[in-house]
Amino acid sequence: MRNPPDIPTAFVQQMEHWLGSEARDLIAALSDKPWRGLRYAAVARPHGELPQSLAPFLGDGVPWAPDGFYLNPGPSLGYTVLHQAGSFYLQDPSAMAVAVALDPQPGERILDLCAAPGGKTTYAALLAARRGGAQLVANDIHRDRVLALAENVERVGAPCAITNESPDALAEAWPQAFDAIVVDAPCSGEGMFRKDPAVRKEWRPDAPERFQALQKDILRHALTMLKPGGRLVYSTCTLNPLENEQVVLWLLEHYPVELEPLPDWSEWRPARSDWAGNREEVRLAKRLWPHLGRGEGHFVARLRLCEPVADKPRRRSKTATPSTDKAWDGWLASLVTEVPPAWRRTSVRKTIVFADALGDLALPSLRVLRPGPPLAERKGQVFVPHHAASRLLPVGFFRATVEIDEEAAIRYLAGEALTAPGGLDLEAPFCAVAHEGFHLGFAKRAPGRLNNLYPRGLRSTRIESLAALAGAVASSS
Ligand SMILES: C[S@@+](CC[C@H](N)C(=O)[O-])C[C@H]1O[C@@H](n2cnc3c(N)ncnc32)[C@H](O)[C@@H]1O
Repeated sequence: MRNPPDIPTAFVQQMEHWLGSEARDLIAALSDKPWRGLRYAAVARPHGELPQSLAPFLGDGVPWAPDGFYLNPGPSLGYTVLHQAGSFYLQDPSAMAVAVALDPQPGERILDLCAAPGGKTTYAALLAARRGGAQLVANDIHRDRVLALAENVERVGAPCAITNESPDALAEAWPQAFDAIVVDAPCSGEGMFRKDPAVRKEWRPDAPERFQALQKDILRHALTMLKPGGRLVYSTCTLNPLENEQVVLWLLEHYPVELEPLPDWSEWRPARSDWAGNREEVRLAKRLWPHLGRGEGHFVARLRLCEPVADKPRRRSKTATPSTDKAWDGWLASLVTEVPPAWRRTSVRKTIVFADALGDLALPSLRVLRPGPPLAERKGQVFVPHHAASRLLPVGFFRATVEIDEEAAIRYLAGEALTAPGGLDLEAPFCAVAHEGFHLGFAKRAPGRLNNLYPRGLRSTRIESLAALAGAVASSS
């Protein structure tokens, strides 16, 4: 058999060991183009739909993710107004299954332990919002990756707290604290071979074994943070059974957990019990194989913890009390028509006012990047709205909003001032700026114009018009 260029020979041999002659089909499929996907993402409008202007880019719906679509071949949509506005998230179709497996329930306390750059967190936040909301904490151990996580979480308006900790530090702080935990584990990434040449290049024959040790270590800590009866969703984007079925087998053999059935997703296959000591229940976990389904390689298992693993539940720490700051309350009233209760329980760090999403999980020992979504910056006695706050509410909830067309939005995202339209509420010093019903950020009233408050660090002159990109799709098809 001829291997596709730069697929490691040792990987082919390992797959031949597990799959026998079927390995030929898998390796051949790795020469195909990867499947790209996109899903609806705006958490503030959880029942909304993708804007019509995206229609030329969308192929079939993703069978296992009600919000997902395959993308037609063509240019990336990452530098478009609607992407910057958080209306959609570019995500591999197979990866969408993880939040669907998590199935957030109303009012749950959920931890995404390996969350960066935020694909699963942001989808979990959307699904939770649809059910009336949950308390969501997203963590990643790596400082640079956690910043990307914060940017994505803010872009789509997911109201979660973000920590930057190791699993063992969190386990010590939060025993039996969560109703559900996602471990989308660091892995050898074999499912990403088709998509990312760097992953193929970095892969080593001992990678599955090394990652298995790390995955067990992360899971050990994750389980201590689950309440009895809580759910653990374990997922990887790799193919090797060492990191998938055999990790699940290890969990079943060492912890009071049981596997739960997942929805009946077409194109996904049962995990292989013959790779897990013939434990029949392992088949309840699922795999997407690149040669058998429309997506990149992925593995998902959902387990329930039957008895607690940690000795005792955590000690509760103090929660933020609702604001008694008259200046803050007055300012909020000038900004929004109806103040969300979460915006009155704040946590102030340096000059930034955050909605407190950590509640009694807050502990001084933890590295917290964001205790919740940033709402405003305090400058002396005045407040300036943080652009992330615009994403937390649907259009119509700020006292003043200007809806702009794509051309004006491209200029706004590049940092230009806007012309002030007539008819704005003159009492409101700040107004939200929206495009196609999705907030982009804020502007401040000035004589005859609106000064641009879109953060300098996010401004870009690379944003392209969807109409121009749709032309490229048409010519490539
Ligand atoms: C597969 S990625 C997560 C992708 C993410 N869930 C998403 O959907 O965008 C695995 C993550 O695990 C993190 N990680 C690596 N080593 C870790 C460790 N020892 N403990 C916790 N997380 C770790 C990495 O920084 C990486 O962001």
